[in-house]
Order: sequence, then C-alpha cells, then structure tokens
Amino acid sequence: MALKTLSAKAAAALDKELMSTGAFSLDQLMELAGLSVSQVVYRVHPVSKGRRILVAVGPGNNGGDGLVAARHLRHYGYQPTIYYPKRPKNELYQRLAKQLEDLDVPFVDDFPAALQSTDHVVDAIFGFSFSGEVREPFPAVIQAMAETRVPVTSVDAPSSWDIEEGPPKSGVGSNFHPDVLVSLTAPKPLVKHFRGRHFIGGRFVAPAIAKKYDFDVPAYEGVDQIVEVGPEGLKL
Ligand SMILES: NC(=O)C1=CN([C@@H]2O[C@H](COP(=O)(O)OP(=O)(O)OC[C@H]3O[C@@H](n4cnc5c(N)ncnc54)[C@H](O)[C@@H]3O)[C@@H](O)[C@H]2O)[C@H](O)CC1
Ligand SMILES: [K+]
Repeated sequence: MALKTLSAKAAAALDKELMSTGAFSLDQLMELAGLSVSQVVYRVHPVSKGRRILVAVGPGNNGGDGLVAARHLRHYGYQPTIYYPKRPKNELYQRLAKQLEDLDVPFVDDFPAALQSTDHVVDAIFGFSFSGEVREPFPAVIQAMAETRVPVTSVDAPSSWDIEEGPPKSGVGSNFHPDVLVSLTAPKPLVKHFRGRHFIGGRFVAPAIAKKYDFDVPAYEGVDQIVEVGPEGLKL
C-alpha cells in the first residue's frame, strides 16, 4: 500500500482539529508523540549500542516532542543530554525542561562539542511549521548533524528540509540526510527524498479523522506506539 502524505497545511489543520473538536490537549499529543520517538530510538539504537543520546531541541512543538522523548529515554536507562538554545517562556516547555532537570539530565550550550561524545542524536529542531532559510543559531547545528558519523533520528522532518520539497538545493541542510525518520501521524511529502529507516508514530488518530484527512492509520501491534514502514509501503 503506497504511502499517503499530509501537506504542511493539512498537518497543521489536523493538529488544530485534534485539539478542538477532537478534545485532546497539547500535552497529551506531545506526550504520545515523544513516547513514539523514544520507542524508535529504543528500536534502532538499543542501550547496548551506547547510552549517550544528544537531543537537539528547537523552539516549537517539535522541540517539545524531543524533550518528552528525552525523559522517556532517561527512564529506559539512557543518558540523554539536551541542547536547547531558544527556550520559549511558554509554561508547557518550562515544565518539560523542569522534569528533565529533576532527572539530572544535563543541558549544554555547545552542540558540536557535545556531538564529540555521544552515541546517537535526536533531531527535534523543526517540524511541519518550518519554512524559509534556517536562522541563527541553528545553521551550525544542522551542518554538524549533516557531517557527523553519529547516527541521527529526525522527529517528523529532517530539520531544514522543506516540508513539501525536501532538502534545500544548496546551502545549509542540502547535505543533511538523517539515518532514521519518525513521521508523526502521517508522512509529509518530503518523505520521497528520504532514504533511511522510516517509522510512523503518534498513535492517537481516530479512524474518522484519518479518513477526513485522507491518510492511513498503520497497523500498530500490541502496545507499540510505532510502525516501521518497509520498502513495500505501509502495513494496514
Ligand atoms: N498532530 C501531530 O502530529 C502533533 C505533532 N506535534 C509536533 O509539532 C510539530 C509542529 O510544531 P509547531 O510548533 O507548529 O512548529 P515547529 O516545531 O515545526 O517549528 C516552529 C518554530 O520554529 C521556528 N522556525 C520556523 N522556521 C524557521 C527558520 N527558517 N529558522 C529558524 N526558526 C524557524 C518558528 O519561529 C517556531 O518557533 C510537528 O512537526 C510535530 O513534531 C505535536 O507535538 C503534537 C501533535
Ligand atoms: K525535526
């Protein structure tokens, strides 16, 4: 079954609908999104491959997913480190950061330096609301993720990629190809340019809503919050 995708506009509308007529709160959706990300990391990078996970956190909800994932990873026995250069005043993000501080998760200022001593990177900088050229301080971070040999898992989108068109033709991000992608609820059109391991997460969409937005809810198994998309497409 070929993958149906959600444009940036449709993904934002779906988000809004889930939090209005769908009766979800943002905390709930973010918790489930971040839980999905943590399960993907556990699947592709078990603790035996190294405990150190560097999470690059952006200023929006994509970053919030990264903070939640880091908390779950800490409880699974990993040692997450957070790079969070633009911290919004918003209460939700402050609470997520406090929860990590209470678990003694370190926050660092120098991303390239932290990259020297990590086993895996989670890219939670930008998701479906990214547009235009990457602004400071993130160009050097994207560049470091593009150049490193440490595997990178991107949350919802490889940060700096255009949601519809994929990697920029030149400049920052044009050479960024993460190893793993976790699409939340449904893949975005950029996925046609992605060549790594691809998972769908965000197990919270009712069938009627998926039908309205014309995407497929994958066949999640048991207690899994994620499904890997094989070369043959989505298992339904
Ligand atoms: N329904 C779901 O699947 C859910 C997904 N979630 C996650 O939320 C993000 C989308 O979050 P949003 O807050 O709308 O935006 P982003 O995090 O993608 O980024 C906005 C943030 O970034 C800044 N920004 C935009 N462009 C640039 C740029 N060129 N340079 C620098 N900064 C930029 C902008 O100003 C904002 O501050 C989705 O992808 C999922 O990961 C939810 O967690 C739950 C529901
Ligand atoms: K991302």
